[in-house]
Amino acid sequence: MEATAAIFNDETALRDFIHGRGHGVKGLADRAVPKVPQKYVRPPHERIVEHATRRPTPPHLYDQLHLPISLKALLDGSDDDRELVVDKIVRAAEALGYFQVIDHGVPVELLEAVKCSIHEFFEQRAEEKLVLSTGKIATYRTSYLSEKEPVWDWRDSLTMSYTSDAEAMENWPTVCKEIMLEYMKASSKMSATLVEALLGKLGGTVDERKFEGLTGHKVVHMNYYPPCPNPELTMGARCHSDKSLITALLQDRVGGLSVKAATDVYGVKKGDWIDVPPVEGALVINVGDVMQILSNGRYKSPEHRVRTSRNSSRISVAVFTNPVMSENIGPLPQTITEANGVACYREFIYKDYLVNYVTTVHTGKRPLDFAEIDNHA
Ligand SMILES: O=C(O)CCC(=O)C(=O)O
Ligand SMILES: [Fe+2]
Repeated sequence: MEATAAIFNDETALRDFIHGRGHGVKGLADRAVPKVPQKYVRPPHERIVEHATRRPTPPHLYDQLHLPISLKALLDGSDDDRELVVDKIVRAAEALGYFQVIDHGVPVELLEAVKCSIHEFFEQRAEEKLVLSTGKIATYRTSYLSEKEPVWDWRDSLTMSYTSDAEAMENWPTVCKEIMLEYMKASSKMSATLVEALLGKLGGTVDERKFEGLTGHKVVHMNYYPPCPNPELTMGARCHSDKSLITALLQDRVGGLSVKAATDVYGVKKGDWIDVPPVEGALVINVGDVMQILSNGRYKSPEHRVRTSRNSSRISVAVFTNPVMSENIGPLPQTITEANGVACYREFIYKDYLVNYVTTVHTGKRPLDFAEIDNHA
């Protein structure tokens, strides 16, 4: 326990322990610290207040909010029920921008293997993770923009960018690369089908080249949230929205993710936080910022956050379907026509959005401000 006191009282020592030596917040939790260092304490207005905006889902709303949508008809492509499924997805994307899916085409055994693989990665020795802290293709970090953030998230993560099998095999960590690659590929058909269904309902057409540009960059992002002695003071993942078209998230049974209602919907008030319950075998789908922009605001990219748990560690993995860097993004022409010529977002190159996103400390929707047009000015 050489330096526990120093780690606790001195930010430089804490930074060195967490980031410099690769221990991450897991290293802190492994030392069974009785309380979190000050660097993890959120200001009162950012804490998760159990009794205020966060309400358990009333039983009569459970189905509307959380009942997983079966994608069987959509993926098999033969059933007359396809349209019914598309309608459900579109309604969910318009309402909360969050829904859960089953019959998604990814075998349950693979989902289990993925969860084991995530544990295996984070349970390695600090030195093995540390080498990835400067990685460009696979990057290990703790919190998100730790250099800039006044308060850190209680989470370690590994982000793996995919451009080719060869590059992934060379750069992704040995303990998890094969399973993660298999999972990314197994979930790709589902993600592409969901994007196609959502774009299809916006009217007009997106040709093959444009579709490839919009969906051509996959990023796999694994999260590890260790048990936390002060869940009431901390955040596992701060409030943010994803920079993707859509995100497919696999979570374990612990729970802790919640999404914020962007409007009054299904008996939930705008601004309320809705817990996303773990559903065995299901994947959580979030609409991302790019989809909100393409749809000119019709689909919602929900702000979401993760609380910490006193007793359990929690893992999750997000597969982001992102545009390629050079892609031109803006509301699709037909969505502007539908809105009587009013565009809510300007056009931009995705890379510029990304640079803004990864250099700005996340506080809710700020990355979206980058593209927003103030039509009331
Ligand atoms: O861990 C979760 O449930 C959500 C993680 C998340 O929002 C993200 O990785 O973007
Ligand atoms: Fe997210």
